[in-house]
Amino acid sequence: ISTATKLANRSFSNCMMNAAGVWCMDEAELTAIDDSAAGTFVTKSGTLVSRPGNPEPRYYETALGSINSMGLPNHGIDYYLDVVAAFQKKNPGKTYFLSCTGFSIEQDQTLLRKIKDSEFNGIVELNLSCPNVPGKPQIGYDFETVDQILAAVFAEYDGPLGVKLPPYFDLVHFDQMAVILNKYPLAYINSINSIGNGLYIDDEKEEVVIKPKNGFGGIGGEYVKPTALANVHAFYQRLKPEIQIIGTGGITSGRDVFEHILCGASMVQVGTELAKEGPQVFERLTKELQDIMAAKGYTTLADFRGKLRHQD
Ligand SMILES: O=C(O)c1[nH]c(=O)[nH]c(=O)c1Cl
Repeated sequence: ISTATKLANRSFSNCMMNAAGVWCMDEAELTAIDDSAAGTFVTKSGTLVSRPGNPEPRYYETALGSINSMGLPNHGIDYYLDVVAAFQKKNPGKTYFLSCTGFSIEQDQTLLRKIKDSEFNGIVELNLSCPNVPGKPQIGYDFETVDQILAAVFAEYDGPLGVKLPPYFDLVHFDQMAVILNKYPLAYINSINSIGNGLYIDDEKEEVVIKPKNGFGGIGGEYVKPTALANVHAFYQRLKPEIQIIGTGGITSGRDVFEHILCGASMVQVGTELAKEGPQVFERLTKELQDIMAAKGYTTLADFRGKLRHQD
């Protein structure tokens, strides 16, 4: 029974990996994912210059998930290019993901020029969905800007590249986004990022639990699985087959991985559950998925990918 997969014509020994932002801030955290049962890793979204991020506390774990307003803290794209180059030397033939995000189209183009001129030979994940930079809107909800960014990006970069999208909640938005995405040679789309600007309250203290933005932050974990599955399946139904899908959101068990793949995902990313459990979570999820596949008589992900039945 194999949980291996392919994405952008690269092979991965396992279909699971970390979600950008979780356990991927520095070389030590990336080493832990690289040495785990995960098929690969993605770096924290790198910006042109390093950022301290928002004031703490900016991450809070709840029984059902998490809330965060990190504010894009990262060591800068040059740091991640250097670190990933070292992993590429250590494990030639392994494909890594590099996440990045700019604060303007020009910055996105500069980022991709840097990446093109570097030794990086993996897959780029352009983050269009950070909900936590005060004063900055969610790019992914501005369809016109997404179209302009993708046009600029693909004029600049010809390596494998995908985009991290925010959750959408309206079928017409899926239609409109799919029309835009289908215009470009995207390797994949990654749905979903956290559900932006939720609010979690400590009833004892009658207070919010994170400091930035009066306590508003991106929601992850069990809260978001139905939305994540809907976004994966909606885009699976609408995108041209060349654009694959990475499913992210609400994965706490092998069953959740199974459901994301049934909805059409080729790979899955784990965020909140990885933050709670640590990199050994990938061993547990892999075993649980294999048990489900065995019980159903499946031997590969292709046996059930995208085969979610609709009621006639
Ligand atoms: O606050 C963050 O750093 C952050 N937090 C998220 O939940 N998603 C993102 O894409 C980012 Cl960039």
